Amino acid sequence: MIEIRGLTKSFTGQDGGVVEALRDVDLDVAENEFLTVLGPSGCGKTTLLKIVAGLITPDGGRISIHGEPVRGPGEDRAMVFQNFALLPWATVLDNVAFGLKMRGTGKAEREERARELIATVGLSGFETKRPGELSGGMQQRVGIARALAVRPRVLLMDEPFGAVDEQTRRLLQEELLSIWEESRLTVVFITHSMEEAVLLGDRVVLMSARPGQVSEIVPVPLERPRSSDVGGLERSPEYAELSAYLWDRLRGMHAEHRPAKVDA
Ligand SMILES: Nc1ncnc2c1ncn2[C@@H]1O[C@H](COP(=O)(O)OP(=O)(O)OP(=O)(O)O)[C@@H](O)[C@H]1O
Repeated sequence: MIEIRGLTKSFTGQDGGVVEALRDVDLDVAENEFLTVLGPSGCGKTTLLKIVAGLITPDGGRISIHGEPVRGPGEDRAMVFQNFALLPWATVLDNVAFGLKMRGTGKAEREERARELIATVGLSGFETKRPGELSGGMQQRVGIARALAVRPRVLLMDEPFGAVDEQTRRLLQEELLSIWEESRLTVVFITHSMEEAVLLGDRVVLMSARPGQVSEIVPVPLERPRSSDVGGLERSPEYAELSAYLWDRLRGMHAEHRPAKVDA
């Protein structure tokens, strides 16, 4: 469904130095797949996701979704950010309905859809609150509802649970799994956590240190559906083995790139 071939991207820093973020990235994402992406800090994960979102133009290579080249943001894709990126002055209802408003959906219809999704993410009763009145976990529920409101086929998530506490993270993981199990969206999910990558993903893409490349794709053999028994999965030997394997690989990458001088 998503086909990425030979993708490259460099940035010019403020000091004029060139940072090669991605080099020759090849990746296929299947329809309805839940793909998790793991890699050392700064290896280009966010850059890759933003290229899929159409927010950044690559220097070279190809990317297509359902055979259509990506030329910019599109209605088929929605993004969830780590820092929630909500409109601070708008209510929960208006934040969730925002994308639909931008697309010209009428007020009654967009509010009905927004209320439905607010209920799906467990926030009924908070429609008139503003983001500043909500906890981090609640704000991210709004972020997820907002992304889902536009009925995307592809949900792009950039470390969405990185800024919430562990218990909230667990609840959000279970909710996301159950939403995905029902809707069968295609999800590309960036994380720093080996455990989260295994718990959620059908496959884990391991990226190498900068310049980011796909180093390995690891299939996750855990059964689905997973939303109802995340705790049980965590006690399974497959989960422990796979998390340990990923850490081993990541630790190797960090060791290879331990800089002689400090590298920002
Ligand atoms: N707009 C930009 N201008 C200059 N350099 C950039 C820009 N965006 C990203 N970079 C650089 O490109 C590299 C890859 O960045 P990116 O944010 O994609 O990595 P990441 O793997 O998502 O990092 P992290 O895991 O720390 O979030 C980094 O070295 C970063 O400093």
